[in-house]
Amino acid sequence: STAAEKKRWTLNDFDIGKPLGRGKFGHVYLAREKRSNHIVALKVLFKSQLKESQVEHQLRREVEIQSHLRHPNILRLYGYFYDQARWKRVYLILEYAAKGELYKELQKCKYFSERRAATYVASLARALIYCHGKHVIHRDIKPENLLVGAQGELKIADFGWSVHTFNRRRTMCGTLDYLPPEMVESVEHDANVDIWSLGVLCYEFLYGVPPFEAKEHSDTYRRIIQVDLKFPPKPIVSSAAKDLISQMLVKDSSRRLPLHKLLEHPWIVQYADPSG
Ligand SMILES: Cn1ncc2ncnc(NCCc3cnc(NC(=O)Nc4cccc(C(F)(F)F)c4)s3)c21
Repeated sequence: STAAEKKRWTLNDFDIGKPLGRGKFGHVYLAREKRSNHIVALKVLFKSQLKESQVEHQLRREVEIQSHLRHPNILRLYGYFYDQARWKRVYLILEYAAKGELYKELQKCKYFSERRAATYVASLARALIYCHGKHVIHRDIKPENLLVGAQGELKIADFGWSVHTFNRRRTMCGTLDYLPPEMVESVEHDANVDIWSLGVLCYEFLYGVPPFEAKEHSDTYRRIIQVDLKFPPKPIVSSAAKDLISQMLVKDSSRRLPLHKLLEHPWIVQYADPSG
């Protein structure tokens, strides 16, 4: 791990800039580290978030996991610090993603072109192959956790719920929409959960809504368990895209299209921009 991860940081080390976003877990600000002039994002976790014991180990695990991950499509978490002055606040020091949150972009243009969707899916697949190679599963792949870098490249963020595969946890995390059957049924799960979530994401990139969306939680739950996958007539989507999604949203996690096979799928080969 780098010097940044070892140093005891304090709020005085930073000039705070504009707010970047306000998640349910806390606010994020643009910030500049004074000595190096390095631009970062600072996330403040609210005290409501900090059930002392609970969060401390989760934060440590997130920093620990992140300190081993170096990938262009994974947002860096450099470290965190408690701010003694302000009561019980925790600040996360993060890589700054200059083009912000992907879901805002998706809301703005309703859905993405096949080229854009395939390019994003391919870069996410490469990032997940890298994570799985390090026995890390993210478990919370959804638009809210995807940011866009200065060159338009996708960055997976918020490993707050990721785990090393040898200690699988069954706690429910995040919105139901992206959870695969085995997590909704809270049975043992493995890296293939991220393949399911990537399939949900690919569908939402192309149609603007997740595949199992329903008014009631219970209906979403049932649609996921039954893999009730339907492709609307509009917008027009290639059959290659539908074929890929159908090979990822498979109930039996061992039969989902492996990520390295995804990169060879005709839809990805045809539409994904090789630069990523
Ligand atoms: C909006 N935005 N725009 C540009 C930009 N550039 C960078 N970052 C942004 N946003 C922050 C993205 C995050 C990355 N990693 C996170 N990690 C986390 O939030 N972890 C976390 C959560 C809750 C509880 C716990 C704890 F304590 F329990 F462990 C840990 S959040 C940006």
